[in-house]
Amino acid sequence: MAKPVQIEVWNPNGKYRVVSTKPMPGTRWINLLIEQDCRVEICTEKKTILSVEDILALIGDKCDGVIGQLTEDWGEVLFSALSRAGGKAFSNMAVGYNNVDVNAANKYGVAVGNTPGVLTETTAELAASLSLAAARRIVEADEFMRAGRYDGWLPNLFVGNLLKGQTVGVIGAGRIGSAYARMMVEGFKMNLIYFDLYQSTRLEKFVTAYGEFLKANGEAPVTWRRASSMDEVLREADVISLHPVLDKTTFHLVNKESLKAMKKDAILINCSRGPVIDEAALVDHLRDNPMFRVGLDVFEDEPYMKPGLADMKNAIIVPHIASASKWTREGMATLAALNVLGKIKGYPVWSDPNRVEPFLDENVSPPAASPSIVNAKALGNA
Ligand SMILES: NC(=O)c1ccc[n+]([C@@H]2O[C@H](COP(=O)([O-])OP(=O)(O)OC[C@H]3O[C@@H](n4cnc5c(N)ncnc54)[C@H](O)[C@@H]3O)[C@@H](O)[C@H]2O)c1
Ligand SMILES: O=C(O)[C@H](O)CO
Repeated sequence: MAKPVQIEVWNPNGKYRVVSTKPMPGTRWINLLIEQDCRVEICTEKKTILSVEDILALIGDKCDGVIGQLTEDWGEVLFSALSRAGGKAFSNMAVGYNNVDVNAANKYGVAVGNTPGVLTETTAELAASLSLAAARRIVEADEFMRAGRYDGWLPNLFVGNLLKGQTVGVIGAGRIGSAYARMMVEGFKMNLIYFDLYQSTRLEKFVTAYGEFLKANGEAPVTWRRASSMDEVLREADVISLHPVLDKTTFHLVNKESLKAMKKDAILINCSRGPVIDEAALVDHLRDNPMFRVGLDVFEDEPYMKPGLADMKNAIIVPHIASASKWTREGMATLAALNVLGKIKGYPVWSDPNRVEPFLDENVSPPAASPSIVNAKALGNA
């Protein structure tokens, strides 16, 4: 028997019961649900990561849809329970959905939503921040100041890397990888090398046009190259940022061998998912190569870190905050709520999950559609 969990209820007499496993930023998402006759139940349990049992208790006997989080294990057990409770939809409040067994959702006819686009620039900005912080050793220098160890300017104090003219490598040049690449190329005049399964024509055109602009102004042009293998990027880039999805093909994409292939003083950034890097191998590499630096937003066994990582001066570590700007987090909540609402109301799925802006304008009603349903095709409603 599932144990009860603490909840906050909005619009108790609403016809459709929608559960959110966490309080989410803003109130627009709640209002949009209430306006369409939903009773909204928000789990207010203090513990950060809810277990499958906690979520079963939240789903209960009647539930039309759930908004959940990337920390939760959405598989056979939860989708069968949601389907038994009459549920039609689940949405992650995240673009990544490696915590969701989409096949299980398909089996029970439950739509799975995610929140692309609204977090692209925010996440890329954090990757750029980590790149700069690593290149200029900002965290080490900050700790040094706070420890009262600064006793005057020195020629060799916290010497780092100049980014201008160096090569930025992007693995996974999708929405976020491309946005990050543009920031580093335009902001710091870095050359680009990227690896992706698909060609990123828009990104290539952008770098070409910017290179021409620089040339016309008498500056050295920036360049781009699409690598034919990930190894090419690892060997050639000075700063490498990881932005692929996490799946079987990207698990431990960066491991002992790939770390060895990188320059001794390279910078590695990960704002994708922790298991894309073999974190234990990374700790060894950081220990053996003090000039190598890393900026990590995500970890292999979140919320834990592999032993030794926290002691590494050449690692900058932040707690999975890449999408944490107010506008983005409120937008993610809105998209997740509208994914669920759209399925409940029988709306169609939005035609292009890369263009979700119409759902985010607070001054107009959102389109009558689910912004992004990843298994729409499998469920026969693409
Ligand atoms: N740290 C955070 O808070 C945070 C925030 C947002 C997204 N993310 C992660 O970032 C990922 C990417 O998000 P996005 O919106 O850019 O997705 P996207 O689908 O636009 O981009 C992912 C890219 O990875 C590429 N790819 C897939 N397999 C690959 C492989 N084996 N080698 C190289 N490239 C490969 C795809 O072709 C695609 O271009 C998400 O899936 C999520 O896990 C993390
Ligand atoms: O996948 C995602 O969206 C992130 O990890 C959280 O923003």
